[in-house]
Amino acid sequence: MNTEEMKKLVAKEALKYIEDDMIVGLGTGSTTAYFIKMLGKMIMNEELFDVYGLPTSYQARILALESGVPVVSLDEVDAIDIAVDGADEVDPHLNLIKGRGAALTMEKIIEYRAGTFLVLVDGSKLVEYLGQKMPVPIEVIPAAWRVIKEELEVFNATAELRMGVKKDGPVVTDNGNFILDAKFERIEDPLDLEIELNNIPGVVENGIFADIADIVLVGTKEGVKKLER
Ligand SMILES: O=C(CO)[C@H](O)[C@H](O)COP(=O)(O)O
Repeated sequence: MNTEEMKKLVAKEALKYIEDDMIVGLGTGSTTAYFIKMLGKMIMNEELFDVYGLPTSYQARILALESGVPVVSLDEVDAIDIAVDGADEVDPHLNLIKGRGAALTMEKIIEYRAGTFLVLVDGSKLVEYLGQKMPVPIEVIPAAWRVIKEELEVFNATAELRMGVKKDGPVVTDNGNFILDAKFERIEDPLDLEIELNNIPGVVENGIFADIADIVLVGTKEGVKKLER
């Protein structure tokens, strides 16, 4: 089984958590994209009723609308039943690094408030400690990017301003901000670092999601493995 097949497998498994009348936070990225398309099919086939998606990004919103998932915005809902999203790293305590897709701020706003936060990954995302493979994306106010990059040296982190691929200059997030990708040596206390980074003036949000995930579904060659906190 290749990585794409594993992503599809966990996306299919995630559908089992969706019931009629639910508000579902829709994550960003390639794994969640499979989930959104499959959810749309179920809604279109009348296998699910009165399910609304709450997108975490323009990517999720556009895909949901194309796939037949009706969308709502955060200020229209009283509660979020479940949120489904991918991750870039998952440690043994189910702390996460997210934000490769630069959607971390809206993802955290929605996933923090969801009744259940369900994470979908393939086995390559499991790490012994956060920061093992991936930098921590930090969304910053554009005017402050250079000073924050320097201030991150206090944490022994080296940060790079994320540059666009099909765009000249820096990536601009859905909220109009920049992203610094900060490589830390080893993140010993994710919750502490998450709070400390958000205390730097000019930081909007960072990609450490400590103590938020409830369930992680891991796609492996042997099938789906469920990890729970
Ligand atoms: O945090 C994210 C976007 O901001 C994604 O959920 C994360 O990067 C995982 O993406 P993929 O499923 O494509 O590997």
